[in-house]
Amino acid sequence: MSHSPLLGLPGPPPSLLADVGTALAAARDVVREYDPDLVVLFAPDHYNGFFYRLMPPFCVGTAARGVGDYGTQSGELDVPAELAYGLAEAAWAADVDVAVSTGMDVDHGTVQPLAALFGDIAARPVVPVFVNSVAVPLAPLRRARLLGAAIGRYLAGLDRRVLVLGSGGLSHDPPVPNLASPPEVLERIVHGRPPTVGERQARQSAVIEAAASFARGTADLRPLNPEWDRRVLDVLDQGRLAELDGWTNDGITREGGNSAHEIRTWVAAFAALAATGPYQVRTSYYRPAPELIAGFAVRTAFPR
Ligand SMILES: O=C(O)CCC(=O)/C=C/C=C(\O)C(=O)O
Ligand SMILES: [Fe+2]
Repeated sequence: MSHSPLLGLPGPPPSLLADVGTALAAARDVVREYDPDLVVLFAPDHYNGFFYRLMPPFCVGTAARGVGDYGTQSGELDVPAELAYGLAEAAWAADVDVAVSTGMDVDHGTVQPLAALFGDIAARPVVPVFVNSVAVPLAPLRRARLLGAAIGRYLAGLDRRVLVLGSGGLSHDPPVPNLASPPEVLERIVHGRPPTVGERQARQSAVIEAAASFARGTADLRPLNPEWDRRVLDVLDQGRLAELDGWTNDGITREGGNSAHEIRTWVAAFAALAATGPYQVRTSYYRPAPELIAGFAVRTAFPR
């Protein structure tokens, strides 16, 4: 599923929130019926837990806590550490080098899906897997597929009811700082200086204003690309994951915007599912949502 800081902030029209809410409720029903006893969550970070001074392409958390950005729930996740180490070892055994964090800070990218599906971020044991999708340069998209496949094979060998989640937008280009940002912002995204309360407030206001102006068509942000979003979703829905190996990072930025690289969380999640064989999509939602600055999609899928 997609995420958006705007989901927890004032601005988006009630009809849009209701529409997205219905899609999330359908996913919640599916998850409730499945009743997972373990969640593995592929999610990006937006300079709340991972910083340029040491930016791994992937990182498995053996303990994690939500930072509470954009009004999301803060506090500890229930991470089964031994299992998380096993998951990292499975990735290494498949030649995918993941980092390990014994104290991972996670943001709305991780917390929103947990809150949407379970109501509480500590409701189920969860292994968070950070997938760098924002801090360029990025690993090739193929690496996300290989990571997901390795983790999927490991999970298939456990006697657990596992829910694999991917969290990220499709085409979208919200205002996210980068290495060309001013020095005080670099302090934060390179060295991880925690934002002051005032700075957090200012970022929140900036995102609200950006979304309003984007929805009016006056923002200097790359437009959403529903056609590209459909192409991504078709590939995922049809299980044609290996095709994505040919997609370049430059092409993804060009077509979908700077944050479209969050599709690698979807790719990792579907690759993990595909490790058990062909899969079938159960529930399905897509809507270009400028008020959320996101091509917003939800999918649930099961092995055939
Ligand atoms: O440091 C900042 O101000 C970051 C802004 C930010 O966190 C934006 C996040 C947007 C998404 O998560 C998204 O649309 O995927
Ligand atoms: Fe994001």
